[in-house]
Amino acid sequence: MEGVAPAVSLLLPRASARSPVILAADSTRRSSAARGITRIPKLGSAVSTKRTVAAVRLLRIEKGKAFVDLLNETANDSGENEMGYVERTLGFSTRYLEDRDIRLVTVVVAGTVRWKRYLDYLIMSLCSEEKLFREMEPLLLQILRIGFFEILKLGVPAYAAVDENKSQCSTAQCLVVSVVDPKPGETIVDCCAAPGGKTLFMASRLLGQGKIWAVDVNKGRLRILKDAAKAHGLDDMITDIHADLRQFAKDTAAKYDKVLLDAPCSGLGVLSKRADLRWNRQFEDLEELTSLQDELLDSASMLVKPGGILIYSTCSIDPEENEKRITAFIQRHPEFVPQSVCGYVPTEFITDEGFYSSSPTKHSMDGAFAARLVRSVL
Ligand SMILES: C[S@@+](CC[C@H](N)C(=O)[O-])C[C@H]1O[C@@H](n2cnc3c(N)ncnc32)[C@H](O)[C@@H]1O
Repeated sequence: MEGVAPAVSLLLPRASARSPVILAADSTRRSSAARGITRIPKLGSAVSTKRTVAAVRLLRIEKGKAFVDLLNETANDSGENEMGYVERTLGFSTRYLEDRDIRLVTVVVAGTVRWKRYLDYLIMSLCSEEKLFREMEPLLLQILRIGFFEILKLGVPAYAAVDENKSQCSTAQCLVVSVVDPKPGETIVDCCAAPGGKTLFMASRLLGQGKIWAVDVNKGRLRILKDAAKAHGLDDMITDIHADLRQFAKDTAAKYDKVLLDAPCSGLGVLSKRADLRWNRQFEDLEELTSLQDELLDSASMLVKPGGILIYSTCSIDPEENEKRITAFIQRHPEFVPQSVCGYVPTEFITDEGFYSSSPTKHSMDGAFAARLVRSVL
């Protein structure tokens, strides 16, 4: 184990470590300042489809929603099976894996399940405190188990397993914050803020001038945001508000320069954080989710000052949750006009309609969507 530990520990989150989002923000800002240019955040290397499928499958097995012999599904081609959900959110399904990849996924899934107790013992031994292991994001834990299994039981070189699995971990969307483009002195509401990755990144870009109101209905997740803000010395710029956005928008008369709605969605980023709910979700729930997204958009729009900007984002690639929500919103709110994200993110992420869109298959990174909408000055 000793020889392996330094390599695998690279995969582990540390209690004292700054979040990947903040680190990315810092490096982007530092290098930008040094060179006097707007830097494009560095994208992760290619994300392995088979590892993603294995991680998702393991998550489902843990929730009692699937079995180890995963890839029987490919034989009977059962159409909109459970992996159809993965396909809709990630853009691929097990049906598109090659036979040898299917075999590898099966070996990794079965082996990881078989050795789970041992793998967990190793992972836990590298965590600075037990709490870190107990409260680890469910998807991250699966990715770590896979990495350990590959290194220890399949003999995959540590550098290869670390690199591939680190790519799997590197999400939750620096480019979405680039779409917001927070500027010193601005007032910003982050409507669905917890656990706070984007709030902290945005606060760091205000360079000590400006204010962010971080609203979230989930008290526990909001506490994580609050603690992280304190740890990063950003707490004087962030006011956390425990509230349902719909009520908050009704109760306040204040208007803000920018309002970010990072909506609850069906995407992997949310799955990893709320796996307990998401793996029980049925396809019919999409309708419920899109109506919530509409309601939250309506509420968020009430907070935008004339001439201000509303940014809608999700970590989904499903048009139902993205473009279609914007189209419906503009019909209800003609006072808002979409503004192209051109100039805020690299062109490869800009759709024909001027929205931001990243795709796991096209960009080898998490799928995400963002739209900028300007409120008319009248
Ligand atoms: C996609 S997550 C937000 C991730 C966050 N922006 C970040 O970057 O860390 C969606 C959040 O919406 C919150 N949420 C869901 N319904 C809400 C509501 N009605 N009012 C406020 N927050 C809500 C959830 O608690 C969850 O934390």
